[in-house]
Order: sequence, then C-alpha cells, then structure tokens
Amino acid sequence: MSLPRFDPAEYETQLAAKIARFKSDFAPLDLPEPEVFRSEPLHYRLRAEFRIWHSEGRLDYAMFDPADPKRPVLIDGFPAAAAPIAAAMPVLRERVMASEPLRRKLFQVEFLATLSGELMISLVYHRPLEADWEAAARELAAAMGVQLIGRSRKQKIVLERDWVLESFELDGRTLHYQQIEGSFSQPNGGVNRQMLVWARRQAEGSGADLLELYCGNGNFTVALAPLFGKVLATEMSKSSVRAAHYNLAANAVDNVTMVRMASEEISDALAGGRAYRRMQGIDLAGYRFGTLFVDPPRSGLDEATVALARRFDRILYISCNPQTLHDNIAALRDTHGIAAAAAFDQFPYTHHLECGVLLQKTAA
Ligand SMILES: C[S@@+](CC[C@H](N)C(=O)[O-])C[C@H]1O[C@@H](n2cnc3c(N)ncnc32)[C@H](O)[C@@H]1O
Repeated sequence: MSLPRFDPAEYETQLAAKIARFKSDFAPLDLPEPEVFRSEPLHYRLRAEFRIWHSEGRLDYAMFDPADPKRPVLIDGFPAAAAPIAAAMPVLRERVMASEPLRRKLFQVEFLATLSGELMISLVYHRPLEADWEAAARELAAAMGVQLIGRSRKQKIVLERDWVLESFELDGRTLHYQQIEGSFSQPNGGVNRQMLVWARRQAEGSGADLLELYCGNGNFTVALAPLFGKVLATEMSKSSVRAAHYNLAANAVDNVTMVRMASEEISDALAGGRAYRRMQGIDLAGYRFGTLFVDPPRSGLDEATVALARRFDRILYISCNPQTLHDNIAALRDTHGIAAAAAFDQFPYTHHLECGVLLQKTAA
C-alpha cells in the first residue's frame, strides 16, 4: 500500500474496479445489484491528521507512506481535505511557524471539520504546555475563527469547547450533531448524508421497534428514529454516548433509550443472560423489535451478536469492511437473504469500500 494519488480523472475507473470486486466477492451470497453512491472527487474528508516536520526553523506537514514508513513525505496541501481544512492548512502553518510557543516541539496537527463550515484543530506536542502557549493559542483561535485544543502527555487544554456542531438537511429535516474531538465521526460528510438517506429508505414502513448497536454519536439514530415506534440504541464509548444524548435532545428525538453497553453485553442481556446494572429500569419485554441496525467497527459482528441478529426479521447492516460483512452474511445465510445492497465510496483513491445491505428473514 502507498499514499493515495488524488486524481479526479481516475476516480470513475477506480470506483468501477471496487464495485466489480464487491459484486464478484458477494455473488455466491446472491447479492442483488448494489446502488452506488459516489463521493465528491476532491475535498471530501472532514478529518485529517498530519505529522509536523521541523527543519531549520521551517515547519511542514508530513505524511508517511506505509511502504516506506521512516521517510516523511512533505506536503503543500491535501486535496482530499474538506474546504475548511484546505483553507486553514497554509494559514496555520505560517502562524505557528512565526510563534515560538506554538511552534516548539509541535509534533502533530489534527483537523475536524463539518459540512456546516466549523473547524477544530488539535495541536499535539512533545512538551508540557504552559501559560505562554495558552496566550498564543487564544490569539490564534480568535484570528482563524476555529476551536483550538492543545495536547501533550497527560495534558489537554481546551480553549472554548472540544467539539464541533455539524448541521445538514435530510429528507426535509435539519439535523444537528455534536462531534467530539477524539471520538468516532464519519470521515466523508457527503457520503455519510447519502448513507443516511439510503438507510432511511430501507427502514421506511418497517414500523415496530428498532434495536441499534454501535450507534456512536447517534448519527443514524437521529435520522432513523422517526420511522420507528421505540428505539433502543447502544454504544460502548463513553464520549460518544455523551454526544448521542446531546444529539437526541438537539434534534427533539424523544423515542430513543440510550445505553452504554458493548455489543457482546447487550446480546447477552437479550439472550436472557446475566442482569446488567446499566439495563436497570429498561423494560426489555416492552419492546416489539422488528429491525436490527448495526454499523460495527472493521472487525464486524462477534459471535453473540450474530446469534442475536438471527432472531430479527430485518437486519440493516452498514459495514466499513466487506470481508467481515461477507463472513457475517455467510453465517446468517440459513435464515436471512440479501434484499437490497449499496456501495458508498467513503474512501476514494483507496481500496476501501463502505457497504450497506438489508437482510430479510427467509426461514425461522
Ligand atoms: C463504524 S463506528 C459507527 C458509529 C456510528 N454508527 C456512526 O455512524 O457514526 C463503530 C462504533 O462502534 C463502537 N464500538 C466498537 N466496538 C464496540 C463493541 N464491542 N460494542 C459496542 N460498540 C462498539 C465504536 O465506539 C464506534 O462508535
């Protein structure tokens, strides 16, 4: 693997190759023709991080080629970066270079942007940060109009807030999402919107109640909840659960119960396993679950969660790893078949492909 080349002239050819591979790998599982959702060919990434390379008073953004990981590749810009990041990169570099407290032992820079135009920048150092850093950082944040965070070992300085607020229109609603520094958020904002639209289309008319696992900051929860009676949503990360609570309130979604639980734990609880303190007050018997929605990490569904999924009539599955998606669908093949499929090009110019499938029960 090497650093991607961002050449829009190659975009369609590369995407066609990924789709062809998806179709042939999944043909033995009777994959229906997938709907294909394209990315913007440039400026699509809302997250980016770069090492900082110091040389004789000069600073450069650097990336590392996995094929040659010791040699920094100095870059002038990053064509994949969303507009707020692309505009901020040269300004930040000049300002940091001109300021001793901001420049000294700066190791890494992380950007998190939103479609709504907000930007947060984390400056990561190999030294403790003191008052002179904070004074210079406040000036920088005000001049650039961004959220700024300083981090070093066991230290995190947040000047105003450690999150940005995403907002966009979806099927006639304006949705708002808090996205917290260091927590998961979808990297390609345009493709994420298309995933939400597709997932809503698959869920339409399913009624009954929804169980969602791996809900993160409630990205899909907020979009899907109005299509269901009640929703039980679970996620493992504390900061994501905090953001999810904020996002349910910010979008006036009031039919969701959120629990911080690993998928293995909720699968165990629903299989009648041990009593979990975090489930106290939740009337599991009061849910009429018809749909399971999952968006797991690259490792896919664990065995207990596959066993849980088997009990659902409809499984809506978003996956960032076709290999584990394939294995999970193969494991469910005796009870479920693929009713709809989609390919979302979240990661242009790489071999990665995000996929969506709707699995429907074919046998008890
Ligand atoms: C691909 S992200 C999807 C998040 C969310 N659906 C979204 O669209 O932003 C996967 C999420 O699963 C969570 N996660 C990872 N392992 C988990 C586990 N064993 N149980 C529950 N959640 C887990 C991560 O914290 C992360 O938020």
